[in-house]
Amino acid sequence: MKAVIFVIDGLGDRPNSEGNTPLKEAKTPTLDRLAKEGINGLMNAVDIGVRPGSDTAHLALLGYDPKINYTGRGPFEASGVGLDVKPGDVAFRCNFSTVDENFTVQDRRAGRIEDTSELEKLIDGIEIDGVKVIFKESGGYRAALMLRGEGLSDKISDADPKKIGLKVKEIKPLDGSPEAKKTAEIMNKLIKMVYERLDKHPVNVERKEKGLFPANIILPRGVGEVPHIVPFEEKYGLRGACIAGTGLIKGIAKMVGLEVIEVEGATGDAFSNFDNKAEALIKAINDYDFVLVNVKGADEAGHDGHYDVKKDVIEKIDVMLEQVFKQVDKNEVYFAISGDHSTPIEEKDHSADPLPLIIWGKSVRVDEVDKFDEYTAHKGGLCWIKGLHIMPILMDLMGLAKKYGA
Ligand SMILES: O=C(O)[C@H](O)COP(=O)(O)O
Repeated sequence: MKAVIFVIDGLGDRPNSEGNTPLKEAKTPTLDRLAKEGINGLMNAVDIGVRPGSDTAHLALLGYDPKINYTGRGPFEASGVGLDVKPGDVAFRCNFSTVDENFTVQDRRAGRIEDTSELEKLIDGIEIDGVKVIFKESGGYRAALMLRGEGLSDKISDADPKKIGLKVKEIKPLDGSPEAKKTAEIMNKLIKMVYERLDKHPVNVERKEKGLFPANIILPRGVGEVPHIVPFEEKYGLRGACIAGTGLIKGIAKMVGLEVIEVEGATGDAFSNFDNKAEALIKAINDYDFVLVNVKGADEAGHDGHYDVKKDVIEKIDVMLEQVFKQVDKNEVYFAISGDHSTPIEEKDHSADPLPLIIWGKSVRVDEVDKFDEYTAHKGGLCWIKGLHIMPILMDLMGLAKKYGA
């Protein structure tokens, strides 16, 4: 038997004034059919009441307790864009963002700029106090940054204030070590230097002329050193693969030892090529024992507060699943279908609202749920579980769980 964890990023929501959510309103005949044929429940990836990042959530969904395995988002982002993260490197997730001359944030995503390849060149390779800056753009406004050199520390704070209208935060050492002091100083110098270079770059001059937000600063966050993670195959005895559009998820996959399958047109936004992803998934189910799939667009729509876009993306994902399930044999594969966290339209950020979860496959105890949404799932046989339970449930269904006791 094989297994797939299918993650609709940012899936869940809170009711609008009419009591609806994008998922509740979306037409999802395939997801509803799978709910009807499967066992259902509610799920919080990390824990009840915990508002997870996609990083900690995906680790938990793969059965890695983030309390043990998570050292920060940075190393996953860096690995996801193909940087070779080595022990001692200190890595960050960065947003290309827009600030005014007082460093007050005007837009955290620089108007969702699409191409930052020219801007990347101005940052990659900078050296400050003998420490090398390695910088690579990721999808859209996203990027990964690594510091490589002697005497660095990840015990420092973030620069990203996480809200527009606030000033870029000064990075501070979080302990009394000389390493943390040095790393914080380097990062503060770097951020100023980057602003000087980016603000007057022709790409940004042109953006300003067109009335678009210039990408004139980077906002580092999620600092961390490389984590020590037991490889997925060693942990479960399964050869696994990952299909995802975004650097973060690819990075998590690489760090746990899942093979990343590159899919043409998989951009991680609402315009991603869902057909290609469906085909890649069908092939991956044949080639591997386990597949992690992340489809990102609903989360982006949630962050932007776009209700209809989120609903549309969910409908597109339903069509994608219809294509996949034409070729899935119930006797061969189990599916766990859910999200990683809710991204409510009203919050424009992640929340701890639980997600609907379906587990579908040959031997599940089918319950009476016949609709996939935030309101119906609790009537199912799984009740309310955590992300860390999903892999053990799948392993048991596949007949691969070790007996606990004699
Ligand atoms: O899309 C992402 O990378 C994150 O989930 C959201 O990050 P942001 O708030 O920095 O856009």
